[in-house]
Amino acid sequence: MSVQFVAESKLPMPWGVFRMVGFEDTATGKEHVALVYGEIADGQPVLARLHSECLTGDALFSLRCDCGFQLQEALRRITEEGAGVLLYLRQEGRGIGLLNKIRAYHLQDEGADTVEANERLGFAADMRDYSLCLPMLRYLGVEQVRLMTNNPRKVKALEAAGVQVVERVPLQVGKNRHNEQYLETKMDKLGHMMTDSHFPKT
Ligand SMILES: Nc1nc2c(ncn2[C@@H]2O[C@H](COP(=O)(O)OP(=O)(O)OP(=O)(O)O)[C@@H](O)[C@H]2O)c(=O)[nH]1
Ligand SMILES: [Zn+2]
Repeated sequence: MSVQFVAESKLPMPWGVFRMVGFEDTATGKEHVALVYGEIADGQPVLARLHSECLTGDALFSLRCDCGFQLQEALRRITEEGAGVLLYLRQEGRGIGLLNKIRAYHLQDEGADTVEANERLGFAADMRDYSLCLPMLRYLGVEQVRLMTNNPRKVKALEAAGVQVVERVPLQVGKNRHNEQYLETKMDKLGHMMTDSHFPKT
C-alpha cells in the first residue's frame, strides 16, 4: 500500500484537543490527515467520517455546498461521543481538483447541475477513490466504523476496501438557499440519502 504514516501532533480545536496524524500517499504525493479523538483502537466500532477536501466550503465559508457544516458537525459529534476519527482526504472537487471545480462552478453559474458540469468537462460525476482509507484506519487500529455520511457509495467503497461499516449515521446540516438545488441533485443523481425532516430547522 502506498499510504504511509509520516508524523503526528496534538491539534487543539474548538470542540477539544484532537490528535492529528499525517500520512503521505507516496504514489501521488498527496498528504492526508486523520483527526483522532479519544480511544479508537479498542476493537469497538468507531464513529467515523471520511471528509473529502473542499477548500471553498471547509475554509472559505462557501454556501454553495454543505461541506463546511458537515466538517464542523462531525467533529462536534465525535467529541460529544468521547471518541472517533475524521479522515481529511485530499480529493478536492470529488477528485477533479480545485481549479477544475471552479470550472465546474462556472458551468453551474450558467445553468448546469453539479453532475452535468463534471461531465461537460470530461470527468465522471465522482472520481474519488476510498482505498487509501484502509491503510490509514489500519494504522490507527480501527477495524469497524459507524460512518457519518449520506452517501451510499462511500459505504460500499469502504466495505469493498476492507473496512466493516456497522452503521450509517446520517449527517444532514447546512442546507441554505444557495445549495438547495445542489442538494437536490445529490439526491436525484448521486443517490445521497437525505430527507427534509432530518435537516435542522433554520
Ligand atoms: N466537482 C465538484 N465537486 C464538488 C462540488 N460541490 C462540492 N464538491 C466536492 O464534493 C466533495 C464533497 O462531496 P459531497 O458530494 O458534498 O458529499 P459526499 O462526501 O459525497 O457525501 P457525504 O458523506 O454525505 O457528505 C468535496 O470534495 C467538494 O470539494 C461541485 O459542484 N462539483
Ligand atoms: Zn463543498
